[in-house]
Amino acid sequence: MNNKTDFRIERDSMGDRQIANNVYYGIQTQRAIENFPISGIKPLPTYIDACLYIKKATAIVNGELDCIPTDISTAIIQATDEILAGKLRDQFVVDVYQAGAGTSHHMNINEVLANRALEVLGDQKGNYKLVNPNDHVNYGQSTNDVIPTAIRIGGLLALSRTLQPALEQAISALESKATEFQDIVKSGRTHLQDAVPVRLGDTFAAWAHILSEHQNRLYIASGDLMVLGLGGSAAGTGMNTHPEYRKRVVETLSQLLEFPLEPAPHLMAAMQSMGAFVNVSGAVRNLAQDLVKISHDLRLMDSGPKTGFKEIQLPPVQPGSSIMPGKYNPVMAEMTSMVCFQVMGYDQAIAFSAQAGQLELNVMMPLIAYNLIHSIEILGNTISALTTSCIQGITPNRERCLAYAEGSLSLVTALNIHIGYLNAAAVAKESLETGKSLRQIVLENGLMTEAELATVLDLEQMSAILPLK
Ligand SMILES: N[C@@H](CC(=O)O)C(=O)O
Repeated sequence: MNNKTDFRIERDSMGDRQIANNVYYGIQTQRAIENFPISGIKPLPTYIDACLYIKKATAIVNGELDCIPTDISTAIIQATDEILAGKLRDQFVVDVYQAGAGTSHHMNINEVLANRALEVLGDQKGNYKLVNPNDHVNYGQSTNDVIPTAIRIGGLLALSRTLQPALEQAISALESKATEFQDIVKSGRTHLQDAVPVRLGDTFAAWAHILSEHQNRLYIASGDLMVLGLGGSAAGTGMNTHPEYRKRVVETLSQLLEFPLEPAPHLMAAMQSMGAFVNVSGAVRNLAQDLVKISHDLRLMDSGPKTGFKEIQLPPVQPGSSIMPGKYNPVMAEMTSMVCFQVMGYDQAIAFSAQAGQLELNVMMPLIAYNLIHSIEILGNTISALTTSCIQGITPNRERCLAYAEGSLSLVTALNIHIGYLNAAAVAKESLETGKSLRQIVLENGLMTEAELATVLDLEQMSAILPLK
């Protein structure tokens, strides 16, 4: 230590380094900063939270089991609480693309906690004889069991803080639009060609249902994240841990987070397989794919105002063009599609990473951690923004919807069961060629009476969803 200068000297197995006195990270983090000047992307706050909750639980349990002195465990716990409350967040500095398995990020966490714990005990940063990042903060742990656990906890936090509430909000906004638009008939379109009529309200109800199905899929997939391999240490054997540690640490973490966490039945399996993350990422990707469809539908239905469908009006949230005055673009839906494509890309990289494990470990975990948590968060934020800045403010264009429904050639489908498919096709063809209405042609050819047509060509009835009997 050198108190008279701006730096302290820290030592690791590779030698001594000067570390700026004002930083809380230490020599291993310093080396990682220099080794990985890759993206400039720092660890996600949710991922840091996940690591801190794990370190808090391990400090509690290792203190209770007398594996580390009580005053040191108390100081580490205080340090984790302070950082969880928002202090020192700028001290987590290792690039997302870093040492395999995440050892650099993990040591960054261990070092910051050790140095803050030293201060809590009235000592100075860097005096690792008293509180050591490896021997105390990391007692009985390894990157190899901490990081897969941190990805699980980070995933759960991201889901419960961001994506699940956003989905709730979107589903209820879509459901209320479904009720509001229930009496509006519009033309259905299949293959982007005129199809039988539908209700605008049902279009929104279908989207709400699609999202609620994804909500269920996510809920089921997230169950995998509750099973923790913490306690496996370096190779899934639990080496260097107290016999009671594994059970107690998961119980403690479960209490801290209020998630029903459980110890993995097989620690080596929990460390080697990235299956839980592939599963959750797959559910997130699946949601993103349907969200692309919905956002593209919103753009199509809003297209115009003069030369497109304009069946609905998305709320204008900003001027659309830098050159064309008076233009308002469907920017929220456009943004949504882009985020969804990014999520699909992240999922692909998770899939590549997940199959790249070797023997006891999969070292691609830093990429999985970032991609999974970031995917969940950006998709949650997107759904939330789409809901408040777009879905909630959508207004219908009743006249346009009705005009398309009335003009659709596919209304002729309702005649099939009365005059046969071939006759109906001839009526449709003649209508398209001559511009005469379907009704007029049917009457002229004596295919049906006016009274019959009135009941059969009833838009309300045609567009109603048949009840399930
Ligand atoms: N990932 C390291 C272990 C650790 O950082 O704890 C290794 O297996 O070499």
